[in-house]
Amino acid sequence: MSSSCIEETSVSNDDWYRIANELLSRAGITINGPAPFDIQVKNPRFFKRVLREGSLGLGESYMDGWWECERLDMFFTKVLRAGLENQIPHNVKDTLRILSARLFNLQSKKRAWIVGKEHYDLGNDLFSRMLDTHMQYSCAYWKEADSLEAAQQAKLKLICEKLQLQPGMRVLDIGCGWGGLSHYMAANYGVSVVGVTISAEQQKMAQARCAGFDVSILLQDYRDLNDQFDRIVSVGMFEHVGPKNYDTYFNVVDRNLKPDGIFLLHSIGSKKTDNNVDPWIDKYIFPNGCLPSARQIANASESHFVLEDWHNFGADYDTTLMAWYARFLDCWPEIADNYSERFKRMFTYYLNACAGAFRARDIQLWQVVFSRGVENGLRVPR
Ligand SMILES: C[S@@+](CC[C@H](N)C(=O)[O-])C[C@H]1O[C@@H](n2cnc3c(N)ncnc32)[C@H](O)[C@@H]1O
Repeated sequence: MSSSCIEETSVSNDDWYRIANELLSRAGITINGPAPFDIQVKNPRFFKRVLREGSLGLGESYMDGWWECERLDMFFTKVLRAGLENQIPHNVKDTLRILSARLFNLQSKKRAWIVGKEHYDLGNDLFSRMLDTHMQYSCAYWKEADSLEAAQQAKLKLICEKLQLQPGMRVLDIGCGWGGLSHYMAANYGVSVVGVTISAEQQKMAQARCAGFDVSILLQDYRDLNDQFDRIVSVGMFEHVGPKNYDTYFNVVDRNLKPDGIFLLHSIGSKKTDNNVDPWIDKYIFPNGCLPSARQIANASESHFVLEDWHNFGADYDTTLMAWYARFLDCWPEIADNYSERFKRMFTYYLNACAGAFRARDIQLWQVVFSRGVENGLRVPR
């Protein structure tokens, strides 16, 4: 047995508890306390697991039922506002993950399909109930809305107005999901649309949704697009592109956009430029995802386009995620037979952790509008 093993086995659960307790108290969280954001610990090995494995240990121990929290969203807001995620040293798994992301293209054309199979193909029964009727799996716009339905409708309208759609235009929807935006644009603005997705389940549903309209839904990686469009829109997809492909992505948009075209990018963003991946989210929800920084978007786009407008409504993602969570809980009895209890805990953790991160203003939601320099400037609505 190596000396480090001997040292580690001599660390008791009480020692791990003391450190966890001190860290959590800095965020105003009490172990087994009475507040809704306090945590109720069911297994004393929880403290060691979290302090040794960080975010992955926190999430996996929740999935295993080692701890409970009445308001996980509030717990995460407090943890992130206190910066606790930066207090736990990297472990071997983290180091390997970070090095792999630096050295290899984790979002290569071949690997891009993994998230399609593992996340977007999970089950249309779940997504069709959790999301609004347009099946928007991206941030809604709550400026004047008081329901998920109205806020997603407002987001769709806002995008179309920012794109200045006119009847007869050809529009490319990169990462079209279940076809909600493609359908909305074709039905309300008389445009023809090509949507692309890497999820077979999404393609099936999007094709059915768009039947009767001039819309084609392709099961295809964005890198294979070679066409000409008046407008390009990409909503909630850039999070899958990865830093090694940002230049390629903007090259693809450039070569597919007509000279007087407009491109709208809608993406979650972060201030970090390296290793901007949560290990738990990476393993259980969005494999190979990576949040871009403002600098990365600006750097990759500036040789191609004029950046006309940058709109942040990240606080609206908190409201959107909490609305999805409420709908997820409501629909659970109808779909429970198709999933496990562990899956329920995983989805609960995912939706609440993300809501907490947006509420803590740790991550943002950006809509960025690009042109090639429209005469007299673009008037971009809000
Ligand atoms: C979060 S969903 C957003 C869907 C839709 N735009 C919406 O707002 O509801 C991300 C979409 O990006 C697509 N996507 C991810 N990687 C892709 C790739 N390499 N090529 C094309 N589409 C991709 C997924 O298939 C999915 O449709």
